[in-house]
Amino acid sequence: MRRTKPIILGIAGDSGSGKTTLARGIRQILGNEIVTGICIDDYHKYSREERKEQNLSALHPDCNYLDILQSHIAELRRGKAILKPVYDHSKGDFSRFKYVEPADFIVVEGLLAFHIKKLREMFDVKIYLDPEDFLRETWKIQRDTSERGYSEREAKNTLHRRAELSTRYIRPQREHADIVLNFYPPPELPGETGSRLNARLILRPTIRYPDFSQFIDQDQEADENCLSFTLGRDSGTPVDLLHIQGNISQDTLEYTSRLILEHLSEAGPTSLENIGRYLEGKTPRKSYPLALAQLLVGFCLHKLKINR
Ligand SMILES: Nc1ncnc2c1ncn2[C@@H]1O[C@H](COP(=O)(O)OP(=O)(O)OP(=O)(O)O)[C@@H](O)[C@H]1O
Ligand SMILES: O=C(CO)[C@H](O)[C@H](O)COP(=O)(O)O
Repeated sequence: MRRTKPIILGIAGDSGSGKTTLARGIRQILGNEIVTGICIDDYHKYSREERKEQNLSALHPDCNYLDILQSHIAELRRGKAILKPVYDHSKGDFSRFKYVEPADFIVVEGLLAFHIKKLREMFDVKIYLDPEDFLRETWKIQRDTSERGYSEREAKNTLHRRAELSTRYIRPQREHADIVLNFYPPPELPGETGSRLNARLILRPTIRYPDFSQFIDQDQEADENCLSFTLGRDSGTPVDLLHIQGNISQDTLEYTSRLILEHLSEAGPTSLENIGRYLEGKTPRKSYPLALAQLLVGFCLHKLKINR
């Protein structure tokens, strides 16, 4: 049994919004061996077949064992191991339970991560993924057809069928987030869906952030910088907006990564291979803005840990 409390990150957002992709890079930045990852899809109540037969959707809270998830996260927080269910998307059914041990960091990601108050309250940092709708739809269709055995028509129908539940249960969770991460195409590339997307982190004043401004190169003009800060409002609340440019060069990313990674050296990553990695269908690609967003979140979690 562990004695020190872990730092727990919660990531919520609609299907295909990039939760698993974001979490994968963050885990690698912190060091996979000191992070326990939990995907909430594992807590579905029904197999794909059962949901189809009974006309149910995985998006509905009643179709997920959120109470068991909450007690599992509480156990991990207390330093105890859990026996976690496993949902296998490649077959749409459950596999053997998995013995999962606590670690310094716990990353919990899924459709309904912020739905239950008691679960929300356990997260030290809450991120809501909010890419532009057309990006999420493109990403979901690509992913469902290449990895989950759906036809394009089925994937499109699912998006259509789920719209109402998404409005009712998924989107309201945005309000509970500390950080909202939004990917969007730059004005000069309106059809962009991949590596050259801009990213914006809305930083709500609900947690203490480390000083991100130290990674902004003061010698550069604002529009040449890969990172910049502005003040803004989100649902009427004053917020800091951290902008990441989609056209970051490899040199700039490497320079900024080094600055950030110097802080993480103790727990430092063994390899940066998965940072900024995503799939376009089955093809592996790298997004520098995604990498930078992952590094900034990793830095934030690391600071919370050492200042605890
Ligand atoms: N920032 C990004 N840029 C480009 N593609 C991305 C980005 N983030 C995710 N993707 C791609 O979008 C698809 C969906 O991403 P991912 O599986 O991470 O979403 P998710 O929110 O975990 O979905 P689900 O809840 O349905 O499991 C994947 O193919 C992934 O590679
Ligand atoms: O919205 C989803 C989150 O990934 C999935 O549709 C849900 O998990 C069910 O999985 P599958 O469609 O593979 O049966």
